[in-house]
Amino acid sequence: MSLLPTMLERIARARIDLRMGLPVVLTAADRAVLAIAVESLTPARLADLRALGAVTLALTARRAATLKARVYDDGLARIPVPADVDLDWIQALADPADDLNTPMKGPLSSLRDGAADLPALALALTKSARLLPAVAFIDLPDAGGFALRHDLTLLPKSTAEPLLNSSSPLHPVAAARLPMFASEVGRLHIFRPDDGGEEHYAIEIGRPDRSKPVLARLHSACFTGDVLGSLKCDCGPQLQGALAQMGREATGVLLYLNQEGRGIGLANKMRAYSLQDQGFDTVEANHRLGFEDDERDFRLGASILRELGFSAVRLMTNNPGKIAMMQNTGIAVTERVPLKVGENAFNRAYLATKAAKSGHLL
Ligand SMILES: Nc1nc2c(ncn2[C@@H]2O[C@H](COP(=O)(O)OP(=O)(O)OP(=O)(O)O)[C@@H](O)[C@H]2O)c(=O)[nH]1
Ligand SMILES: [Zn+2]
Repeated sequence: MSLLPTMLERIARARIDLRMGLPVVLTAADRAVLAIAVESLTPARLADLRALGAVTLALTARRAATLKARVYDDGLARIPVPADVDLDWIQALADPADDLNTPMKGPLSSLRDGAADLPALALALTKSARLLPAVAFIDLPDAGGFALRHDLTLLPKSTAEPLLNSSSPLHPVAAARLPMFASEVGRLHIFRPDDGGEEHYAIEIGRPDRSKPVLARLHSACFTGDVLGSLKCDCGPQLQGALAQMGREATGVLLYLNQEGRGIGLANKMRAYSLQDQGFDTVEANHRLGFEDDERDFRLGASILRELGFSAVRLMTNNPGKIAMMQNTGIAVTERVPLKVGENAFNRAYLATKAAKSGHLL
């Protein structure tokens, strides 16, 4: 018997460490770095890092493009942090909130030499922790001894990276009858992943026949739209519209995936909204923050459908990406059912951007 944490458990721990402002140790065969999320970096921890070595900032290629910093590495830029700058300088590079007030942040000279794989892993971890994707790091000799002495989480890249990139299996945890406005014959199922990540839900309407394509909706969480009735998007009316149609047909399954803000988390979505208040569209705002247009993992939806016994769906969506992902993960999409509801004066431009830039069908 061993109580040592598995790699999956260590990754879950690393996510929490980064959110709490603790550094983590990442290792490759012949190298190691000590990495900390810029979002939760404090002046005291920055001083600790500086006492150990020269600090470098890793930013995604998306954020680097906004800052006009050269990208020599695959998907990211490494920028040396001058010894005389303070935490505000670092955080202003990571967070675009003040970009328009302080447009000249450079010139920034990105590193060309040396490996970028460990900073890339650190950035992937900050994304999965739903933090701003920006990391301060130093090179570390004697990583194993250092991690042990300082009680820090250590992740070897060779085993951690494949797990971070794969979709964790989801297991049913609990289910119960749930009469709803849309249908009195409802059932809510809760699914939990192995990796300490978010739980996701399936709402079954009626008693769908598993041998036939089921009317299905993959809905991504939108606290602002679903709960608050925000008019900035169409999520609330889409959620209610999908349930209503399933109610009318007396059968269907709605997957409620906790991938708020197209997978960037609610805090980052509010950062994106604040950039939208400055005039950027939904895609530009994600890019300025350092994210891709869409950071969701739709493999989760296929995994839940399979777990519930479905293999074919009539998918309610306007997003061709969702259809492609379903097909790739082995769930047949026999029909696309359009879901066009909730357009208003506040979300018209947002919906037009999704059609123009993200390939959404009108
Ligand atoms: N990052 C970001 N996310 C947003 C914004 N507006 C809405 N969202 C999120 O976008 C997601 C919308 O999800 P969906 O309704 O499933 O999807 P969709 O890709 O538009 O596709 P369909 O509705 O199926 O056509 C939710 O997670 C919202 O929280 C925004 O401006 N920025
Ligand atoms: Zn929304």
